[in-house]
Amino acid sequence: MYEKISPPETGEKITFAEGKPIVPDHPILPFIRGDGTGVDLWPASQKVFDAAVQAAYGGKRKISWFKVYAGDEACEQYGTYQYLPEDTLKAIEEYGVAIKGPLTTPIGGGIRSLNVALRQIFDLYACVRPCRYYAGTPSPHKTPEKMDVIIYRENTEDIYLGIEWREGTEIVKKLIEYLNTDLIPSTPEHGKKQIRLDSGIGIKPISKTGTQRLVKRAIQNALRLPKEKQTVTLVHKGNIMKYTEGAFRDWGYELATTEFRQECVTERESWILSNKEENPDISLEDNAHKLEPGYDALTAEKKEEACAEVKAVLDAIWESHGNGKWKEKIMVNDRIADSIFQQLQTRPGEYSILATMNLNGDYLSDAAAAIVGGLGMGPGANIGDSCAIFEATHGTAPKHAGLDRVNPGSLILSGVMMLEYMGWQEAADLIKMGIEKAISNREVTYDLARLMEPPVKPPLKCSEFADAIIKYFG
Ligand SMILES: NC(=O)C1=CN([C@@H]2O[C@H](COP(=O)(O)OP(=O)(O)OC[C@H]3O[C@@H](n4cnc5c(N)ncnc54)[C@H](OP(=O)(O)O)[C@@H]3O)[C@@H](O)[C@H]2O)C=CC1
Ligand SMILES: O=C(O)CCC(=O)C(=O)O
Ligand SMILES: [Mg+2]
Repeated sequence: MYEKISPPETGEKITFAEGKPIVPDHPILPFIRGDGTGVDLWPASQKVFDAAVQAAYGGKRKISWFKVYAGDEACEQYGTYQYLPEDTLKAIEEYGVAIKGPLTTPIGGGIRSLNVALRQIFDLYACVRPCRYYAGTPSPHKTPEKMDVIIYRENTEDIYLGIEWREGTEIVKKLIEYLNTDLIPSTPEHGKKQIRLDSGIGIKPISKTGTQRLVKRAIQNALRLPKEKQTVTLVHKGNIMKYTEGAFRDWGYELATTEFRQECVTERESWILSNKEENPDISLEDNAHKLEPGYDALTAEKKEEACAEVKAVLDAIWESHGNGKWKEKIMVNDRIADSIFQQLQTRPGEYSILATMNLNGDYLSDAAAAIVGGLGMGPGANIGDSCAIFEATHGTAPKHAGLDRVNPGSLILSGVMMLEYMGWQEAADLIKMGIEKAISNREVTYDLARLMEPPVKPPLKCSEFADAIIKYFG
């Protein structure tokens, strides 16, 4: 069935029912080693996973690893330009859960991202990137322990989909002409705007389907968190891009207030309800006045809209959510993308789950990882309804490749997410404990070592950090 690979002789497949994995005691898990620092990260990480599973289950459970190829290694095995062989896709499809090291994407020309291709091929629509602080980790931030967020980044659309045309090509000329002479003039709100003829064009599609299935997963995750962490923040730049970024926000709220009506309250709804709780006889207009700080300056039409909003909310949910009951619900709010970057720096403790479109989530996940110790501590998962691929937030860090020096923490923590996803919590907990103890004993790789006060000299190698984690299981 496969051209150049064979699955391990022992082990069984993970299957899926209603979007959840059913995991045997000896699952077969495909892995991609990865390019660049993948050569260092994968062996160190696999050693930790195997040791944790052995320590937690004493042989009752065991992972059978299935090596599959992508990136440079695939070209060595399968031939030039065979970056993502059919064998690899078949194996991931068949076995359902996989883990991977980073893969290189050239800038400008060349192949499009293999990482993105995998997410799209398997419709892994939720890129889940938790950023939490491990005690003792050095950070440029004064209170990194307050950061405990999970980014739910939409993983299949937005500009990352890569639908774009190069400047000067026939197709882009045709497209610009069509836009300039037909589409733009026929949309009055665009006025006299025109696209420069020497432009490249990229398309940024954001769908209701893509948005709502992502936000649904974010809310479902919030339902599993302790009360004080039950907030879902929709991140967008809807003030500028109304029909993509703004629509993401609107569709997110729509989902929260329909499918999760009993479980959720929006921030604006909570203000309307609390205005009435403070003054049970408050008129609709006074309530709207408190809701909209600039109410007096609004046009009559806008004032009417605000009063109608207040009435609609009270009619719909006063019974179910009023008299403080909303405080027990998941709070759904929204923040503009640039503003959330500064708020994560200044008030990280106010946020819990951030639901984002693809590009905003890409930036935000690297930025959030920086606060909790850097990209060496940023894990991730790409989750769909019948497949999941776990991988770190960072890339191949080529200048460090093959030196056994980078921090495997991010890939190891991606494996922790995988073990949790599989329901193997005991093994996951051992690894988290090992990481925490290694860091608090200053047994760390170069990236954390240089930030520590006093700096740790010499830092541990990548492989030595894995050994330190395992040492602290006992
Ligand atoms: N999912 C994936 O496979 C991803 C792939 N990529 C691809 O990776 C390639 C390189 O991208 P680049 O922009 O350099 O970004 P990288 O994330 O690979 O590296 C940027 C910097 O982050 C730090 N860093 C990264 N990984 C680690 C680690 N494990 N431990 C400690 N520090 C780390 C290093 O900082 P310093 O040197 O300052 O210590 C490194 O130079 C590109 O081809 C890109 O497309 C990028 C992101 C994700
Ligand atoms: O695929 C790539 O090269 C980059 C991916 C990336 O930056 C990410 O997933 O965060
Ligand atoms: Mg990125």
